Amino acid sequence: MPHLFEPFQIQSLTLRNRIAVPPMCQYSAIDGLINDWHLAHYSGLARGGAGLVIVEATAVSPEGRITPGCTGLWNDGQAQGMARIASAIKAAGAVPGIQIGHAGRKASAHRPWEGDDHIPDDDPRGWQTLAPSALAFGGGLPKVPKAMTLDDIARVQADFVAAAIRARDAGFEWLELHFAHGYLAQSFFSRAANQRTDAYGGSFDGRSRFLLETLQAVRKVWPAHLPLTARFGVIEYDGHDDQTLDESIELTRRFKAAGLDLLNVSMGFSAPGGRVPWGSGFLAPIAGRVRREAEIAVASGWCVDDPKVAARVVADGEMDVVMIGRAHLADPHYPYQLALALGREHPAALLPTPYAYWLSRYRGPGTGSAQ
Ligand SMILES: Cc1cc2c(cc1C)N(C[C@H](O)[C@H](O)[C@H](O)COP(=O)(O)O)c1[nH]c(=O)[nH]c(=O)c1N2
Ligand SMILES: CC(=O)[C@H]1CCCN(Cc2ccccc2)C1
Repeated sequence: MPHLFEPFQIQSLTLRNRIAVPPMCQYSAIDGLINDWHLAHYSGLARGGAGLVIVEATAVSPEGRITPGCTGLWNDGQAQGMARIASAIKAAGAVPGIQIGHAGRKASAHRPWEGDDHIPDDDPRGWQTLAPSALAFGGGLPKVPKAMTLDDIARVQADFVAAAIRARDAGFEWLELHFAHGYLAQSFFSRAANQRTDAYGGSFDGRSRFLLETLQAVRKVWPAHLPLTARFGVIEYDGHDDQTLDESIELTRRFKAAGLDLLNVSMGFSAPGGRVPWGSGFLAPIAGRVRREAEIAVASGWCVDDPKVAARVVADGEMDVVMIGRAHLADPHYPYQLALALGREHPAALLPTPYAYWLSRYRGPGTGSAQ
C-alpha cells in the first residue's frame, strides 16, 4: 500500500514524497515576467517539504493570460526569469514543475481581488479573447470571444510547443498542460463552449482534436525521460456527469496512448452554474475511477488537506500524488504539519537543515523547549 511520505518514481524522476503544491496563480507579474514575489513564494513552498512544486498557470501567449498579472512563457526574457524559479525549487529538494496554458474566453479579466470579471472593452488593459466558438462564458465573463480560425488554432498550438521548449530549457522537469477549468483546451472539449461544425467540433473526436494534437506536438519536444502531464476537467457537475466522465476516461486513454505520463484529475468549470459537491476529499473517488479505468498515474486534490484524508487517498490507490493548495498558502511548511499529525518519525527531516537541526529538538509552541 503506497504511503503519502514514500517516494514516487515517474519516468527518470523520483519525487521525495506524494505531496505536491499545485499551480496557484499569484497575479503578480508584469508583462508576464516573474519578480522577487515569485522567487520568495516558490522558494518558500519548495523548502516546505513537498515532493513537487508546480508553478502557476503560465500563458503561452499574451492573449492567453487570465489577467494582466499572469506569468508568461512567450518570450526568452520570461524564460530567463523562470529559470531562476526552477533552480530555486530544485535547490530545495522538490521537483520543479510548471503549468502552461491559454485562458481562452476566460482571458482578459481583472485579478480576483479586483473583481475576477472581464476588463471592460474600452479599457486598454484588456484584449480580444479567443475560443472555439463565439460564445461567452457568461456571468462576470460576458465578453463574446472571437471564434478561432484554423490558422488561430495552429498558431496557439505552436505557442504551446514554444512555451514547452522554453520550460524545458529553463530547467523544469515536470510539465503540466492546462486542459481544465474552462480555459481554452477544456472549452474545445465542452459541448457547452464548442459548437464548431468543422474538424475541431461536434463529435467526440472533433471536440478532442485540439487537446490531442496539442499534446502530441508538445510530446515531440518535451524530453522523453521527463513526465509530460495534463490537468483535465473530467466532470462538470452539470447534470450530465455520467456521459462526461465516460467521454473523459476515453479521452484520457487516448492521452496516454499519445504519451501522457500522468493525469491531474480536476473539474471542467466550462459553464456557470455547476453544482460542485464541495467537501473534504470530494473528488478523490472520481480520481480513483479515472486511475483504474484509464490505467494511468493520477494526481488530484481539491479539499484533500486533512492529514488522514491525504494519507488515505494515496493508500487506497485513488491518487498517486496529492495536490494540496490553499493549505500551503496558509503554511508553506504544510508537509511538516502533515508529518507531525500522522506521527511520522523525524518530521523535521522534511525541512532544510538550518530549520531541521533546531526543530528536531523543538516540542512545539508553549512547551518551553530547551536548546
Ligand atoms: C490562489 C489560487 C490560484 C490558483 C488555484 C487556486 C488558488 C486558491 N488553482 C486551483 C488549485 O491548484 C487547487 O486545485 C485548488 O486550490 C484546490 O485545492 P485545495 O483545496 O486548495 O488544496 C489553480 N489551478 C490550476 O490548475 N492552475 C492555477 O494556476 C491555479 N491557480
Ligand atoms: C488558473 C486556474 O486554473 C485557477 C485560477 C483561480 C481559480 N481556480 C479555480 C478555483 C475555484 C475554487 C477554489 C479554488 C480555485 C482556477
